[in-house]
Amino acid sequence: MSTQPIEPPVEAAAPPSAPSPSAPLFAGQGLGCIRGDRVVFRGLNFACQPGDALLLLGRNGSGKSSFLRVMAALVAPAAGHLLWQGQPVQDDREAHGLRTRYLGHADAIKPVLTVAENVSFWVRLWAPEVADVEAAVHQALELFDMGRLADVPGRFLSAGQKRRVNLARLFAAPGQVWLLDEPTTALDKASIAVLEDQIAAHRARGGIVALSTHTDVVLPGARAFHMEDFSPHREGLAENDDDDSAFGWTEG
Ligand SMILES: Nc1ncnc2c1ncn2[C@@H]1O[C@H](COP(=O)(O)OP(=O)(O)OP(=O)(O)O)[C@@H](O)[C@H]1O
Repeated sequence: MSTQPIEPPVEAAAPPSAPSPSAPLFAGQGLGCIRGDRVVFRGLNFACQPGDALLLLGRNGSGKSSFLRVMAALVAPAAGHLLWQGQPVQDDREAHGLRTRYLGHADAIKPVLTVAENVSFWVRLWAPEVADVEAAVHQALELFDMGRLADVPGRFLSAGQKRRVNLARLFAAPGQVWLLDEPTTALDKASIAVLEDQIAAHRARGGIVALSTHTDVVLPGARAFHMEDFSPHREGLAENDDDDSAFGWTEG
């Protein structure tokens, strides 16, 4: 099967060549995404200023993770532009990597490292400017009541404990944009409340968060994205979900 690029919509005009003071801090214009040989979403626009939150909703496979990975510049958009202060993110992907904190589905916990060593690894990778790594790790673990397990190897953690260690990375290695893929999975209610409080504090400091979820998360004033709204399936594939010809694909 051959694939063709998605035509950028009209609003995805070429980005300006110099930073624009009036531009949103972080934006996507006319974003389209292909995974494998399928269009997952297209025509997706977002604009974030400091303190903003995006809530990504939709059924399994609707594209929430893909959208987060596009925002993290881990997946290149098949159409449209990802912009930081009006400038294409692709012009300086290293800077984007330094400002973003992407937490995927899988907990990035190395089984042979202790809890503290796992978080330290990420602080050194993400935030080399942090001078006292040990203190930052300790403080972050305490937020999730994980300090008492600091010396326990990752392989002994429960699912919820792994998730808490994974999230502790956010607090130990500060970054302006949090991109969180179903962060509440396996968390108990108390831990979800801690996460909600920390997201609120992050936003109050001018941080941005985009979060996918299948459960209720308190995210005041968040802009909700229902991913099905950006799916090509919405435009006539309801009766034959596998008919790629309706996307404009041709069999190779
Ligand atoms: N690496 C990949 N290669 C090919 N197709 C992929 C890949 N990753 C995801 N897809 C496809 O892209 C579509 C969107 O997947 P995605 O993981 O973004 O959905 P999701 O909304 O996050 O789903 P869930 O709620 O199950 O986590 C799915 O049809 C999926 O099969």
